[in-house]
Amino acid sequence: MTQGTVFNKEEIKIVLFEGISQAAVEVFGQAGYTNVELLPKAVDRETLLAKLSGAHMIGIRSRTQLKQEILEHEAASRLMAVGCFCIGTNQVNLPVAATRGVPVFNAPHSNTRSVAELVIGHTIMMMRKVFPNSMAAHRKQWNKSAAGCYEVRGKTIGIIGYGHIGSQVSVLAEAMGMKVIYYDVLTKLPLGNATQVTSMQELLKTADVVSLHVPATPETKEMMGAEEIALMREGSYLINASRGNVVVVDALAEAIRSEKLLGAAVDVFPKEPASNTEAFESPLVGLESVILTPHIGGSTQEAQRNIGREVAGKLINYCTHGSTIGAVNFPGVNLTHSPNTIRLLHIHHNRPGVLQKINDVVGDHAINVLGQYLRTTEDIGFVVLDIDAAHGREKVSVIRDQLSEVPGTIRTRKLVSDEEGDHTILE
Ligand SMILES: NC(=O)C1=CN([C@@H]2O[C@H](COP(=O)(O)OP(=O)(O)OC[C@H]3O[C@@H](n4cnc5c(N)ncnc54)[C@H](O)[C@@H]3O)[C@@H](O)[C@H]2O)C=CC1
Ligand SMILES: O=C(O)CCC(=O)C(=O)O
Repeated sequence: MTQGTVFNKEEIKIVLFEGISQAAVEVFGQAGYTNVELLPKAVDRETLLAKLSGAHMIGIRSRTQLKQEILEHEAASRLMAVGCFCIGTNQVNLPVAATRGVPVFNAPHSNTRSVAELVIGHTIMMMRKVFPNSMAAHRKQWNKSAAGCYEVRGKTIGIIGYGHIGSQVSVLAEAMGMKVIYYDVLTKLPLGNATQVTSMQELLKTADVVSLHVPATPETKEMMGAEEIALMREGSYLINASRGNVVVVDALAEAIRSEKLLGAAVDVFPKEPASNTEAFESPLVGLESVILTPHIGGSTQEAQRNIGREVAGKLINYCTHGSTIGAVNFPGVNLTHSPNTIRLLHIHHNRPGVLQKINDVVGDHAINVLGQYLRTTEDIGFVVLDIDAAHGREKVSVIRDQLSEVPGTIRTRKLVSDEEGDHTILE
């Protein structure tokens, strides 16, 4: 019998890594989730496993790698949901998380303006050689010169990936008088006077500044290599604030050394230090026309506060109501509070016959089903059953046990909602 253990909200263990905003803790607290540990930075594997042990939900940013080995480790057996307090979710093995019944949530919008602003800052700083001149001034050298310095006005910025960030860069760049062209695998609505071009090659040959805003996917891996850089205009500039492995860094370093490119600004790297105490190594180190920033595109107070609120809210909705809206690896079911209901969640491998078996189990009991929801992805099925607590209370545990035995079941959860509040029962 898998009766499960009752956890009240204050017993749900939540661990937040990597200096996630205090705003998240406040949002959890307001919803009754007070068992929250906030760690200031990313941790090594052993500490990660120790902290995972017994945790129901965790929050990470881009440094913590949740690989298959970690997700399948005994220490992660209670893990119910993961919050990526950022946009990118490539640090998590999403299919493995899904087949463990663990939805992964992120914040797709909250730091996009911060990234776009940094890119605009990078563009001007790079084209005016601000950093080399500033560093020289710090060494008491006075380099007053216009050589190799340009206005951005009238120049063409080529944006690769016209999504939430790329399109905001577009608006800001145009406001400074830049011409905007963009390339995207999808047809995207041009904002202002921006123009979509039909190939990346065309963009590379035309733009004075190329800015990358694509997600990390197999298709975007090393999409800017020596060949692509060779297509760029002589004396142009490259900005990468997307993901480190989108650019072949050795090829970029070579293009800077040969002065094919006048400058570059890079915020993300194929190998980033796991903490602020680890040394940063890159072939770009020492090339003074390259602006190097330590993956701070989204690191503003505003972005972190908004992300904290957004992702904490999604984790709360999942834990309290079973709602998977906003999960990046899970079927999306939008659920809210349903008074005097016992809610059963059934997460299963998406294969023919599972729903039939679930309905057979339910049909064998005289209960009143108030609502039934089904959503699937290619691999995962998610069924939610709202059972009238007035008649079904005694039978639900038996039903849950029987549902747990349906072939293909990954995980079940029971959420009891009554006048005393919400309780969560985990496997
Ligand atoms: N530096 C930093 O701190 C941050 C970096 N990022 C990175 O920026 C990326 C983009 O973020 P958003 O704009 O919010 O994502 P988004 O999903 O809104 O936009 C990405 C765009 O890229 C396009 N795209 C995908 N594959 C492509 C390809 N092969 N060629 C051309 N276009 C392609 C998509 O169609 C989409 O329009 C994130 O995935 C993340 O990796 C995000 C936030 C902070
Ligand atoms: O702030 C972070 O840790 C990561 C920002 C980022 O790259 C993202 O949101 O995808």
